[in-house]
Amino acid sequence: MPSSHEEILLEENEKDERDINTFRRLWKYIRDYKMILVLAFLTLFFAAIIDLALPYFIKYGIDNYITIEYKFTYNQETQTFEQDPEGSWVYNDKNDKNVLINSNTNEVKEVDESLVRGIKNDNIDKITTFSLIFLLVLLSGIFFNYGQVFFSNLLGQKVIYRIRSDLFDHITKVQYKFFTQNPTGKITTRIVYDTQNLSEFFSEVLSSLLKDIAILIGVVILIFTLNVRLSLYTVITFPIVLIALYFFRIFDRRAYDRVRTRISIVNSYLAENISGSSVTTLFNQEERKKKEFNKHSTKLYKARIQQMYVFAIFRPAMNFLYFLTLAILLWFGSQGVREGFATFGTLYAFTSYVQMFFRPLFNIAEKYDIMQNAFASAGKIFKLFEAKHEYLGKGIKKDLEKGEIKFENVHFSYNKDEEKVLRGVNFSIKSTDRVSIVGETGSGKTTMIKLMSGLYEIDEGEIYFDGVPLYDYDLESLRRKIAVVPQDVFLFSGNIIDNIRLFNEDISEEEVIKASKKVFAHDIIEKLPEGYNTEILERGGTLSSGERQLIALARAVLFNAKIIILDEATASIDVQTEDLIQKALDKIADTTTIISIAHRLSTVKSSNKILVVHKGLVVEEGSHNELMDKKGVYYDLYKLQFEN
Ligand SMILES: Nc1ncnc2c1ncn2[C@@H]1O[C@H](COP(=O)(O)OP(=O)(O)OP(=O)(O)O)[C@@H](O)[C@H]1O
Repeated sequence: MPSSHEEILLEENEKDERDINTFRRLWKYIRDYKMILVLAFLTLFFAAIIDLALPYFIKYGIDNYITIEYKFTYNQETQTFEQDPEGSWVYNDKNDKNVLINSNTNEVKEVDESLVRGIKNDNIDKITTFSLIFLLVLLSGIFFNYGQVFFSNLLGQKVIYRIRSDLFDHITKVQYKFFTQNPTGKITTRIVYDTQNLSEFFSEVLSSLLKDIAILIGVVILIFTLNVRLSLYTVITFPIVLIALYFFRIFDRRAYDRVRTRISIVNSYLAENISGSSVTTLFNQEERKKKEFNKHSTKLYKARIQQMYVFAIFRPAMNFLYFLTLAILLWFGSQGVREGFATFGTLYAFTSYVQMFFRPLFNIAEKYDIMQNAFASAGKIFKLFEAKHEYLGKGIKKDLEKGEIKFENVHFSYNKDEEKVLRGVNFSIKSTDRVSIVGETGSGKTTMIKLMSGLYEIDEGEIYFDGVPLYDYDLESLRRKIAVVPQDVFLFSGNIIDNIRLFNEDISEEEVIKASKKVFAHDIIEKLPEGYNTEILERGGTLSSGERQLIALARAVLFNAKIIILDEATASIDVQTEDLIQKALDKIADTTTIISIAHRLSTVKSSNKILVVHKGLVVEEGSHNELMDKKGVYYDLYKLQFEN
């Protein structure tokens, strides 16, 4: 078992799924866009072919139009020279004179201007056609390169969009337990940053890395087709390049993992401490926190430096290998031109191909990191998809009519191997009962409330609503009839009216006002700057807890809740607002079952039934007077509060 937060993170990162499973799941998304994928591959293929063709074109130009030797034979009959590639007379432009030199005898002959003009015109025509074709190839190169970047990015964005919305949809359906085990920051990171990392897989990996690989393979094939002997000299360094890449991969992955882990540790440390900064200040913990943070920060710094070493060695090593290959090529290539086993054009093409071969290798380091990042993120995203969905009941019964609740021998623990929080709870509440649940802190009161809403599945026993087991209901419909008003009511961004009618535009403003009036929320809302149209900021932080509770009560009344469960605020509500809440409850008590977790025993007297919870059991129940007479747990709690 990992002991510290740091160890948990370390372990989590080691368990990254970079395996084939991640790719298989990603493929499920990609295959829905087969057409775009095919277009991305086709454009990538043609873009690579054109890139590879360009040096070949230039070689062709050099060999055929620049370094070409025009050869002739002498026709004895017509007494003229005729162009013939096998001929022994070679045209040479010497000292502004048009001469032909016999390569066998070195005899020199001046030739007629018209012969030369013909050759030159013919040559210019060919060069023009050649240049036009070259331009056309260049333009189609731009087209295919654009297409390749466009389609792979389009595919990426479509896939990411689907993953992101599926993920959000999934998160809204997972069990409540999931949110207590996964901090909000982590879930947000998955939806925002991890999907972003994954999208880089498409923009960087799919679009350029695959093309780079195609070019690497293409270069090797092309040079061997062009000139085997020169190729053999050129690839002397390639095995060393492969070995360098192999070691780089090992060291970079190690360094990268270390950095990523350190970043997550620093991030989570920051998140925790920024949200708890007021506590840090109140308890004078700044110095200790600073030291702790510096410790984490130093480890991140060291991990970064180690990563830098890997890069610092890899890049110059690749650079060295590149120039070494060029030097070897020039050495043997120049001999080749002299000895005739290579043309000047071929030598040019080889230098271009060597450059083409090494160029992606310089960037491969960064791309490799992006790829690792993307796959690690994809692994984490898909892991999140494994979280179980909430069971929403059999759906046999939909509506709650009366609002009766019964707990029958309910056992419950948050985690299977942990001690039970509820150990056989029994009680029943009649409709329109007004019940208070009391008990010392940690006794299980809130847990009972969570079980009533079906947020967790119980281990043993049964919970009934109107005599029907909880899971026979359609839980979504049941929850509409149970309104939970916590101490800290959450309000959505939007205005007050929408928060009361839960963004259901079918409910009119008049109905909202009527419900608000019933629970005394109307006057308070009217006093706000824009009344019912006041925008909610920061989850409703600009409203007091009491005001928010009144808004939640108005919502409960509007939706005709049969059961209202309140977690009574301890000290965060002023006396006037608390009084209003009590009056509001009095007004709806005859149509609704009201259950309150009472922290202050002074508020329980209005209840006709008090449940006393002690160490996971309901140990006493009755009215205030009955329980006082009993002189049991309630009596002790009451005395304790009043003595305090
Ligand atoms: N999500 C959770 N995971 C694990 N244990 C939990 C969880 N929530 C509560 N507990 C534990 O269950 C026990 C009962 O908690 P519960 O919140 O029900 O107590 P409570 O009576 O409502 O206390 P309080 O009056 O302080 O709100 C406590 O020991 C608590 O630590």
